[in-house]
Amino acid sequence: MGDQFLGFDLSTQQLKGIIVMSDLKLVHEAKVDFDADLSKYGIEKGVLTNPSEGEVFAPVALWLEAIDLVLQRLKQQGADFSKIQGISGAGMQHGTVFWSQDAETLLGGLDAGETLLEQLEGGSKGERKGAFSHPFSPNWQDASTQKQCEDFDAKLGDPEKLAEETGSKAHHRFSGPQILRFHQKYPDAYKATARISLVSSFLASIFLGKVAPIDIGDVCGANLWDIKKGGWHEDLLALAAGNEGVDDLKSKLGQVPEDGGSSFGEVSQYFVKRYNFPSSAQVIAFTGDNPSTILALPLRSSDAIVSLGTSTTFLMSTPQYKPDPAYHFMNHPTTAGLYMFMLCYKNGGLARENIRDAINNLSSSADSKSWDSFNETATSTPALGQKDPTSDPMRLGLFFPRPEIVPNVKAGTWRFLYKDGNLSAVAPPEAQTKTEDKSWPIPHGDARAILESQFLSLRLRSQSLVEKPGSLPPQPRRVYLVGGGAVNPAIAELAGEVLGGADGVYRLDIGGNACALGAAYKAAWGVDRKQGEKFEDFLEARWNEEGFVKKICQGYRKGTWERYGEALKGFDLVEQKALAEKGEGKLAEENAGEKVAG
Ligand SMILES: Nc1ncnc2c1ncn2[C@@H]1O[C@H](COP(=O)(O)OP(=O)(O)O)[C@@H](O)[C@H]1O
Ligand SMILES: O=C(CO)[C@@H](O)[C@H](O)COP(=O)(O)O
Repeated sequence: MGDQFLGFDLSTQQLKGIIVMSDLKLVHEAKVDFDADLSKYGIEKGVLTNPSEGEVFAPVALWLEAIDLVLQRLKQQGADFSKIQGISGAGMQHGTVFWSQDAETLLGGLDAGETLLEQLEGGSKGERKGAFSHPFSPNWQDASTQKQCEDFDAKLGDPEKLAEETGSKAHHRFSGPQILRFHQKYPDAYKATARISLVSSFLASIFLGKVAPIDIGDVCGANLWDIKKGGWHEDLLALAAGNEGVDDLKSKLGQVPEDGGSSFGEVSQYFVKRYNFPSSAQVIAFTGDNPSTILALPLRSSDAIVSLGTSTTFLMSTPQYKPDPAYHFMNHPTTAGLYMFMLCYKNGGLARENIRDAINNLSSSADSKSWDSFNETATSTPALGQKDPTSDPMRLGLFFPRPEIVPNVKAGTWRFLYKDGNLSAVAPPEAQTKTEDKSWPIPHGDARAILESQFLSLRLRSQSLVEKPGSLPPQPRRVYLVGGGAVNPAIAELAGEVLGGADGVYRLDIGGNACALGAAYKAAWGVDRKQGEKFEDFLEARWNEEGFVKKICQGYRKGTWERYGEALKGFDLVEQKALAEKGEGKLAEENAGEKVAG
């Protein structure tokens, strides 16, 4: 009676924990905000950086502290862990954690009287054994592996082939190129590494009391998994493994169970004794934060999720496997035969915040973190900056304070006016002050332009995957907004205008966060499912449409959506300009050169 299920989301800036009942209703939620609660690690927005090498990474010790803290906070809110029957979780994708030879012993022998940090981190002077062979986890925002990515693409011939076999071309943040670079940069630490986890399986390992398997969905974010074969890709493993050999790397990575609902075993006695979990609580496969997000909603064909976290991602669940170097296909986290389609942008929330801050800085009265001025500016600016669409040029830009994934370019900002098939560059802000040029006021013109730019990019790359709803042009059926930015009404409005959505733009109205909810639902399914019951059927049977989601605005608007369709041509040209100027990798440069020249 009263069984409960616990789900976690270990993302870039926060660790969230939520508890749901068997009927999926939310009962408790708590979070640890890394910058606010654990600033002693010297992090900014959850990470440390080494700009000279393009490195972005997070201290594993911080996450250990956050786990104890989030459980304490859930308890303070009245959570009774003795009711928890299943635990699952999600981790930001692609990050790797390097375990030492002592990890399994330490994990299995944790003393409930001490914190995780005290027992697993190891003393800074080597007075205690630690569970990690390297103190940091490379973060998905890392851009240090261009060379290794070229090696990965070259290993199979070209990015197309790599995308066909692993679901993605080589990406800086993917664990395979990251492991290869770790191996090359820290050969001794690589040798001292007994096991390698993803962020998701790291978190599962803590709850399991031994190193947990990698999940069938999240494993596709490594460029090491042969999707069609359903096993490790031997040639790519050989590349990352180097002299130590494939078998050594395979044993570091471990087996990957096919069933995303499988139990890895009972919760570690540490949590039984310290937090009063029942010994019977099952640890169900932890997956990536994006795969977990698609489990928070009963997605139908042509439904799209836009996740507005630190990254922006666009997610669909589909039976079609149509890999392309421009995007990602991954195994669905629960359902064999389905795939997760994903686009991922580094310049999501933080890029929007930069423009919000630039606008707020111009007003002495504005609260520097308030979105009010940004929203008011974005919605009062006419679409594409055109007061008169028949004569004014369109304002089209790219805003990448960090190196971007799609397209693969170095950091930069590009602003163009687009008319009659031609682009003209907008004068940079410092030059604008000396002229009367008001064609693109900076920063105010940027508020609408960044939202349009982000949604145009999603539309450009997803248009071949969406179907034609009735008499309307092909577009998503519903657009679901999730993640921190989903509460913002101006962002929702622009999502509807640019992407459409025959049935409208929606967000979860259940509280909690989609990713952690998806994890808690997966825990419930893993424990409570009947023999052979699919996740989709399990969710549908418990879904309460009125109570769980809310329509926040109209999607498709006739005329406006078509105008953004016209803008796509200019937007494509803007991307070609950015690639020609700051594209990463030889292929990007060659492609950009051809397209711009053509
Ligand atoms: N009202 C808001 N409007 C726009 N963006 C917001 C708002 N509130 C939060 N955010 C954005 O949400 C982001 C964090 O989202 P979240 O999903 O919690 O991130 P993550 O999972 O990456 O830690 C922040 O970077 C911030 O820009
Ligand atoms: O790299 C990706 C997906 O490929 C990112 O989406 C990370 O998974 C981090 O997500 P958030 O912290 O923004 O939730």
